[in-house]
Amino acid sequence: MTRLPLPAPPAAPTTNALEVRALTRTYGEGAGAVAALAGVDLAFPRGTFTAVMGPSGSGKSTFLTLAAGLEPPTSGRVLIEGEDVTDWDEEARTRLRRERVGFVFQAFHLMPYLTAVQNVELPVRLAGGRPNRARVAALLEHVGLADRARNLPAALSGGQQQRVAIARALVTDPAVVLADEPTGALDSRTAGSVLALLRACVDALGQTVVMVTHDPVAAAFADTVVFLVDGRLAGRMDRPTAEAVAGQMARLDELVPHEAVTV
Ligand SMILES: Nc1ncnc2c1ncn2[C@@H]1O[C@H](COP(=O)(O)OP(=O)(O)OP(=O)(O)O)[C@@H](O)[C@H]1O
Repeated sequence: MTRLPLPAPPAAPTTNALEVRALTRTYGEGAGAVAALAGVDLAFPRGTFTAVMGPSGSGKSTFLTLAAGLEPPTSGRVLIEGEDVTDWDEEARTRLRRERVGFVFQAFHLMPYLTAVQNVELPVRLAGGRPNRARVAALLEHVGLADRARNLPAALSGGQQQRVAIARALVTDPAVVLADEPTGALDSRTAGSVLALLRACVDALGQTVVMVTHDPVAAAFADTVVFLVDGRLAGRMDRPTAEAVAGQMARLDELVPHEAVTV
């Protein structure tokens, strides 16, 4: 009797939007080599907001660069929604960045000659698709800019430009939104409303946000803060408050070797 092959079991469902395993990035070689990241393990569950903090040079930007597939790691793995994307070629990584990762930058990075609505549509067009007008309108409504859709960035305040950038980051319904100091160029009141919007993207839309920040007040909007020191994971805090994060950052600074001062 011939046996029919059994269907493959369904892939185990993953709850992690982004996961990095033993992530390592070394720049340079020999005695001058710098380990920007040295074996970092982190998982970012779907529908969560995580802040990544650490002193200058601790590896935060390198982490975002590798998580976004802008560069391959020296070793270790990057998984997006459970799929190992580490060894993807340049073309596949470009597609990954366009379709499955949303970006929010400190300096907004909007196209100055495109209107707000055209900026939000851009990732879909770059991916070769046709923007869904209703979705784009709903996103502009969600970020509070339904009435500014036809404005060019120059006619918008910094906070409004960052709201357009957040709508743009969400338009492809990415697996994860990576935000690099998203409030670094904003005054504290505007920063608060942009952070509340990122929080709402997680709570109301189920998005996953990973945000690099130096600001304990910004970090307190997250569910969890992870701390890096010298390219290694140096701690984690759930349900952070600004005071607790600031206290932890002060202790981290004590761990960082300071360069000898010669007089
Ligand atoms: N392209 C590169 N070539 C050489 N060294 C690099 C490169 N990029 C980063 N580094 C080094 O790797 C380490 C981590 O840098 P990274 O920019 O990731 O830190 P960071 O935590 O983002 O710092 P900051 O808060 O100042 O932006 C630093 O020592 C940095 O000098």
